[in-house]
Amino acid sequence: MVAGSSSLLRRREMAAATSGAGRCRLSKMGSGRRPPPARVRVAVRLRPFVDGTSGTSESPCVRGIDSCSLEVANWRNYQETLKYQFDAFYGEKSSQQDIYAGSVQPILRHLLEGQNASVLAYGPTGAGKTHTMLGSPELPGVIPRALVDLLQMTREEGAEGRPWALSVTMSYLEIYQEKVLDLLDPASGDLVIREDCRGNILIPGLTQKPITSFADFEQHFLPASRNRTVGATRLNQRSSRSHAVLLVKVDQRERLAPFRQREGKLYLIDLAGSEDNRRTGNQGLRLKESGAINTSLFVLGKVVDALNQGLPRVPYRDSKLTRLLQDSLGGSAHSILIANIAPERRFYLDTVSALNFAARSKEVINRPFTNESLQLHVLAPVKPSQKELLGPSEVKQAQGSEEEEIRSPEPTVAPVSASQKLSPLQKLSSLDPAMLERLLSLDRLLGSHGTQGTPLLNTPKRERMVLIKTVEEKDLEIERLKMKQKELEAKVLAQEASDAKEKENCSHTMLRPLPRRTVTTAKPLKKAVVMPLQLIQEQAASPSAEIHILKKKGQKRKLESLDASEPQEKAEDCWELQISPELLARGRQKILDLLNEGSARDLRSLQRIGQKKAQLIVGWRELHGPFTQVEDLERVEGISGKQMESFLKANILGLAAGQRCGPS
Ligand SMILES: Nc1ncnc2c1ncn2[C@@H]1O[C@H](COP(=O)(O)OP(=O)(O)OP(=O)(O)O)[C@@H](O)[C@H]1O
Repeated sequence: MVAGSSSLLRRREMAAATSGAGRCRLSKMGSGRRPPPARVRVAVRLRPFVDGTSGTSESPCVRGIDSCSLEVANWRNYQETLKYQFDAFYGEKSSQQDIYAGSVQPILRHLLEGQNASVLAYGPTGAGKTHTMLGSPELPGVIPRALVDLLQMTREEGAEGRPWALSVTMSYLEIYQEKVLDLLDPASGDLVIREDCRGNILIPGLTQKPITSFADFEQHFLPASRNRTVGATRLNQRSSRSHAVLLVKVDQRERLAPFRQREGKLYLIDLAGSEDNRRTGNQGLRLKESGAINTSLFVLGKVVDALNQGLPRVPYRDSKLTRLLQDSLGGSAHSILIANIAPERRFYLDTVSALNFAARSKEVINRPFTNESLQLHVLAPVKPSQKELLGPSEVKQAQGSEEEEIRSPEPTVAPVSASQKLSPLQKLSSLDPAMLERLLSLDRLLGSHGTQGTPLLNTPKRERMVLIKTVEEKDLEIERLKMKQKELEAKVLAQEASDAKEKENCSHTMLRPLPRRTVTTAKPLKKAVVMPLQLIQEQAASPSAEIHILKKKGQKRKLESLDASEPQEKAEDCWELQISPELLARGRQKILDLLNEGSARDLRSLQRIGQKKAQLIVGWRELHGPFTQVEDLERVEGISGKQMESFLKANILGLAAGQRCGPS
């Protein structure tokens, strides 16, 4: 298992360049140099014999040689063994801390450099992936340890007086039967995976929760973990039936010029186990799940092979798992693969196959780069009205220097809804007892090690503090809204005054009818949706209304009345809708603002926009930047010109007339 010749290496690097890494280079700010390569690091962990799966008298089929190598019996010739060498080998006596400190902790610092990192646990079912990633009550795994350290690092690096302000968010998803499901918002359905122009993989619409402490993290993570799909198989009572992906993003904003911003992503992935269904005894749903798991792991193997052979096409798109890992394998991340293996003889073939996969993976070359850009909002001048809307604490900050005024907001505690105001401890008591016990134990463990900082679980005192902070924030929010309302009322009064003036000067030109093509005339009015029509009628009654319905007689006749001799009375009344261009422009602007600033949920509140379209819009925006005009909607894949027009018609009046539909 040694590295190949230099030409093979060059081909592999070319393959890496044609994946995410090569394109990322273009986005790298301030450097024309190609990012240096970083091989995927591979560690193997051998779990001990576990009770209930095998008698301890059985001799293992795997044996460690040193801290990097191991050997397994050669099934073709029992006189020989197959030897493997990796970046690290952890034997059955190794501790959770050994694995974390030896293989995971060293890559965390890259996140603060604005680079991506990923940790993948791979291996057959029951070999210890979940144990390695999540751990047990007494033995917390990679995820809690990494989160504690990362949050500590970001607190220190982002402290007042340091050059960068840091914030951390988390997302948690699973890939179950080729569906990408948001574990923090299980109702959101199958999400799409996209790639931006820099080769970064992203999932529009995926929930991101801000976290500032481990307590924040566990508040989101624990309930979400219960949403993960697990089931009993013959080999593992709590077998993971999906690939679970925890995504932690570290955002950095420079406090002083040139106001750079960086983003580092950490993927912590607990893959579902490869399964031999002759041994798992899977049937029905379990067999179907197993098929999806094995297929995606098979594609993962093909991706690794393609990268190793320098093939021009790497089949990332052949499964959701590999598409998601595109920027981690042969892409832009510092990656560590932990291959978990079991000592029991009945695992022999799975063990050899996992070791072979691990050996192939260590040849994969990534090109991590710093994901850096300029903060867009600091380029635009700050409007006085925005200043006026600042809450008292923000005003205090703003009294400092100009830099203070435009720096990014420091992470805040996420707003708590009425239902969330229940004690987090009460919520925790309804959790999976094993999970709760894990956290409590981790808490105790860290306490006994004298770890400074926030305890892992909420205490009543902390809970009260969070509530007080939330109430304060709500009060501020109310104050801000009141001020905003006053400002809007003043604007409306000013507008009305100027309208009245204009009306006096030029009463005919103001209500110019719009061409039939763009505005509802008599016939389309019948089809008009209820909301705008109601608004139209209400507004027509008001003297300052900008929408008028004019009743025109004899504009349109019934077919049988076309005879000129027919009396005029038989002609059908025809309604003509006339809307001021200002109102129309206002509606357009509101739609545009919503398209550029609204979340997928905000967009869903628009007429004719369902979940899929909302996600497509958010995805397009993330890929191409803001919409310059409403008609750009046509450029979104899956939205036709006709759909765009009917969307415009359905929403423009409602929004222009003040229907609440803004970003929340
Ligand atoms: N290093 C270890 N020390 C002690 N027990 C372990 C170790 N690794 C795994 N185990 C135990 O082995 C069992 C199976 O482990 P685990 O659930 O982590 O496997 P898995 O690879 O995640 O399986 P699946 O793919 O089916 O989800 C569990 O009871 C776990 O506690």
